[in-house]
Amino acid sequence: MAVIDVTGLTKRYAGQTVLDGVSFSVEDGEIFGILGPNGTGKTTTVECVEGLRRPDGGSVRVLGLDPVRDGRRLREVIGVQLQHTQLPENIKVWEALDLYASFYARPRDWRELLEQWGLADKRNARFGKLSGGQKQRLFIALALVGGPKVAFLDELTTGLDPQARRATWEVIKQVRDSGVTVVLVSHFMDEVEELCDRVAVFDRGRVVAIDTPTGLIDGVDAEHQMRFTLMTDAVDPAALLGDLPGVSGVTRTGDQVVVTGRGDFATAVTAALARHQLLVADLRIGRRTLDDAFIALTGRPFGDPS
Ligand SMILES: Nc1ncnc2c1ncn2[C@@H]1O[C@H](COP(=O)(O)OP(=O)(O)OP(=O)(O)O)[C@@H](O)[C@H]1O
Repeated sequence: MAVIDVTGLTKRYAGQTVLDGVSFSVEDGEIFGILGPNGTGKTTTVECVEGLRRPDGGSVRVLGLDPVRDGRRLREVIGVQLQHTQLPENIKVWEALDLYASFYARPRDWRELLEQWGLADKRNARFGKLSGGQKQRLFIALALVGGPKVAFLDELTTGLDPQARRATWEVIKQVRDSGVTVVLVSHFMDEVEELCDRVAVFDRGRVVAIDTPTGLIDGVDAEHQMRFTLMTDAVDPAALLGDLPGVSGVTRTGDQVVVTGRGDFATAVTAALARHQLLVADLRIGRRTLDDAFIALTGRPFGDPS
């Protein structure tokens, strides 16, 4: 069942088109990623879905509600972690949760959330004294205190160190596993690849693809490389491997061989090596990533605004 349906969404700022016919739907219980470089309309889209901005055209439904017409009812069933959520430095953790809980008719017990998000011993700590990871966990707890069916998390791990990012990812998986649908706005490829069940890739105010991260990567016919150490000088790897299906180049430097190709060329290469009983070591196959998918979809690297 779709909990969010967006069809043909358009938005202009001062005559400039920022969203140009954006369509996607989010299924119940998934982590749905909204991925794109800066300025491609991700936040604007999510704010239209949350009822914080009025679209110029198209249709948005969240749990059957129209965010513009039914804003009040919508806010009871969604949880929003704003991009630049700021709390007063001096507010205590429990006070922030208590305050946010007061916005809802049927809030969750925030004491439970403190336990759940590992903040119980920080209950009386002031916001300004929390670490980056603790602040993010508090923001997630605040987004969940109303007991939402859908949580919107925007640029959640910006500025966190690798360990705190990983910890935050685990927390987001727990949110999904507790039955809350999660919409995750991100411009981090690794985050989206790790967390999202499906992803909408945004570029210049449009959705250029929607798929699972693996589906997006598998759809790319980009060249990639395999490297290995060849344990013999008796064969010429270019002669042996150069004509195999998908292989576009073979270079040898000393005992190091690099084979470049497309599709499933690596299987053909390893089969040929085995057939000729050639011993290789340190075999590495370059993994295609969402970066490759983005280049294939848009014709330019992620983050290149040109
Ligand atoms: N209130 C506004 N008035 C005018 N232009 C705006 C406004 N808000 C956003 N924009 C412009 O709309 C475009 C899309 O912005 P938006 O914040 O939706 O992109 P984004 O993909 O979320 O980017 P980021 O990752 O940097 O948050 C940008 O060019 C931005 O400058």
